[in-house]
Amino acid sequence: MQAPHKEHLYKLLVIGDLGVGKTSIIKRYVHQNFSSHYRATIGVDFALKVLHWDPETVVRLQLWDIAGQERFGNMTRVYYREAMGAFVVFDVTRPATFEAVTKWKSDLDSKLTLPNGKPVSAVLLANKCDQGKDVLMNNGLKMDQFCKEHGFVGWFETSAK
Ligand SMILES: Nc1nc2c(ncn2[C@@H]2O[C@H](COP(=O)(O)OP(=O)(O)OP(=O)(O)O)[C@@H](O)[C@H]2O)c(=O)[nH]1
Repeated sequence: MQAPHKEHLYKLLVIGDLGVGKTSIIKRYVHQNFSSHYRATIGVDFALKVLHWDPETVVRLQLWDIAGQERFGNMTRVYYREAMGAFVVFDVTRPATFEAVTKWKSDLDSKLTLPNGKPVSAVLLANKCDQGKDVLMNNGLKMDQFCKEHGFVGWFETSAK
């Protein structure tokens, strides 16, 4: 097989409050597994997802799993540097984590802009949708409106389970 000609490396952030499932979403995406055991991330963790985009192109996604407790620290500026996009995660079973979404988004926008001066693309993830608490999710239109108002490119219901 011929070696790919093009390689792209993108740094993506995964942020959101404590225990919303950031590490679990990454684990599911990169390693296809899930653990119900909770171990808080300290600082930041990394994972790499390699996508064979087409026969000539390899895309490497460097996923930065930032600890929920970092919103109260000063390190996020350092972690955010040179990211191309972000996932902001909340837990559908805990409304307070949804309220924190706007705080994470403004932390992101105040500390990071793309070289062209625009904010980085951010996607909102409504995680733990397997828990059946779809109070927010029954309201797709409201979520669309929320994304528009707060500058998210879109939102998805997710489950890492
Ligand atoms: N039912 C269910 N549980 C989940 C899901 N995602 C994560 N969990 C559980 O929620 C807990 C927290 O998950 P983590 O992935 O560690 O959360 P985190 O956002 O990385 O937490 P911090 O590192 O503290 O910021 C763990 O017990 C997970 O097993 C999900 O989609 N469904």
